[in-house]
Formats: sequence, structure tokens, C-alpha cells
Amino acid sequence: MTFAVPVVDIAPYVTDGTTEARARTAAEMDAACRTVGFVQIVGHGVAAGITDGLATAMDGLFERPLDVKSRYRTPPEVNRGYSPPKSESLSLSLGVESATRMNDFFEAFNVGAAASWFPGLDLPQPDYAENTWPDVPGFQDAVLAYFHEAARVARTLTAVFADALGLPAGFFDRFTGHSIDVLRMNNYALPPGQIDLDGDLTGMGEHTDYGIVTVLWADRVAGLQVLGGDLAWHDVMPDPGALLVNLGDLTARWTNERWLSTLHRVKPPVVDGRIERRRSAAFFHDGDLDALIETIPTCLAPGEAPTYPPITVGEHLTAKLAGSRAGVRNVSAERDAARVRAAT
Ligand SMILES: O=C(O)CCC(=O)C(=O)O
Ligand SMILES: [Fe+2]
Repeated sequence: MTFAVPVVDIAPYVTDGTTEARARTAAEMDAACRTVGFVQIVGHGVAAGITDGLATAMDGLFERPLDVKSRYRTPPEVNRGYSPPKSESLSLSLGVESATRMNDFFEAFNVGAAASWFPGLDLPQPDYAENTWPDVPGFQDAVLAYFHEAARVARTLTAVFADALGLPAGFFDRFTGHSIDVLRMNNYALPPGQIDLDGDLTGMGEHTDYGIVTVLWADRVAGLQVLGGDLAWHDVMPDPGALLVNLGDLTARWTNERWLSTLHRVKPPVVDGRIERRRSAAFFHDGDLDALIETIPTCLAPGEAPTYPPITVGEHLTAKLAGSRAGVRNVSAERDAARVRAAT
């Protein structure tokens, strides 16, 4: 079976497209979300200068020595700041121990929507934690410029989703007024000599994303793998200028898995004993902490029962992040864990 990540042009939703053009985009999105759960989007309107600025900011931070970066660490329950290599284990968000019992070797820096961005709402900590900004010239401005563009794209996508699912326009807006949005900037590189490259090396362990939708910028360097319907891992790389988009668990719950929250991982190839540096930035659009996510009745066939009980965004994220960031195995993701064990 050939595996491909469909390309969807969302320009009709970014600019004022015709009804026919929007309907075409929505139909293509529905097909991609049903079959793959990963999409490449073009026509998103994010200027190359903004993504270049993000990449430069990431380089400015990640090239600093570990002891400098480590000043920007936060406790595991605060999803902000710097995560050193091997401090997280994404497969534990599914309850799956990695084969080597070694944590993932990526390093990351997280920024997110903070309570102070929503004056008057009195949003709780640590879910809307204030950001820790590193002392890297231009970092904050460049990262925030990309963050706001990625947020615009994520909201545009939920407008496409509403049409694609035959829901009223603006259906998702009441779940996302103060969405827990987080940008995780990832760097897959290991200082030479730090690790045995013959081992079963995991850049980022297998996982599904936790929220509504993820907008992923990535270097055109191999490493990202997506689990297909054939239960085989497939290499995925974005087309030039495209952003990758994947659905998260909350959308799978809403749609009773008519749309897929697809398992993925990062396994960088080792060439001549070295790992090629790869950078990515995942923007997670996770919804409001207190939003209740229940299966959308029109996503159920007559007589079909919802697979998942209702859950709040906060409850779901807490279980997932306890796995990846604090090493507490998540036992409520049995179905995904079984798919990982069955994969070849
Ligand atoms: O690095 C990548 O391409 C994927 C990153 C990812 O899956 C994540 O941060 O959740
Ligand atoms: Fe992911």
C-alpha cells in the first residue's frame, strides 16, 4: 500500500473564497482526516519571513550550553520553558515503556497562552502558566510572531472542520475562547559521544497529540514517522512551504474516531555514526481548560454508542502530561497502546 499525506489548500478560508472553493477544501479535509489524520496544508498565509524568524530564534537558544539552557527549566506540571535531552518520554503518555527504557533524546522549549493574556478571566495556574523567556536577542518577538500566526491557522482549521463535519459555522468557537495553546520547539541533536548510536535510539517516542489540532513546522530532514492504517510506520516530510497538520485526541473523541488522532514518532536516521540535526515546532491547539468534550451526535451512526465518555480538556491533558513530563504511566490509553504494540 502506498502511503501519502494529502495536501489541502486552505486559501479559500484564509482569504474570502467562494462557497464552491470552500466546499472543495472542506471535502478534501474530511477525506484526509478520515483516512490519514495527517494533512499538509498550503495556502495558509504564514509568510516565509515568520518561519525563518522562528528557526533563527530556535538556533539562538539551542546552541547555548546546557547549563545556560537549564536555567529555564520549570517543574514537570508547568508545561513551559526548557526540557533537556532525555527528560521526557512521550510513549508514557500512552502507557507504553520504550524498548530501551531510555527517555527521548530531543530537547525542547515550550511557550504557551498565559493567564495574563486573558485579563478578567482569572484562569488558573499552572494550566495557563506565565512564560519563561530566555536571554536570547530577538527570541521572544520572533517566537510570539510565529505563535500568533500558528494560532490563526489553527482557528482557520477549526472553521474548515466545522464545514467538513456538516456542523454550524463557528461550532468550535465556544470550546476555544481561552484555548490552552502551546508551541513546543524541538531540537533533535545529540552532542557527539554522548550516546551509543547502535542502540534503539528514539528521538521522540510514539504518541498521539492530546488536543484538538496540531500545526507542525519541520525541517525537511527525515525522522518523522506516522502509523498508517496498515500498522506500519511511514516516513513523512513536509513539501516545501507546506505545514503539517494532525488531529489530536479530543477531535477523535468528538467524532467517535470517524476522524483519526494518528500515532506518530520521531526516529532520526543515523548517517556515518551521526544524527543529522532536525528541528520542528509543534503548535498544539488544545481548547479551553473547562470545556467538556462529548461525542458529537451527528458523528454517530444510528444505534452506535460513543466509544469515549465525556471528559474535560483539563482532565485529559493532566493524564497525558503526567505521562510524558513526570513519568507517570497513563493507563487510560489502552487502545492506542495496543496499536503501538501491534505495529511493525
Ligand atoms: O518533530 C516532529 O516532527 C514531531 C513533533 C511532535 O510530534 C510533537 O512535538 O508532538
Ligand atoms: Fe506529536
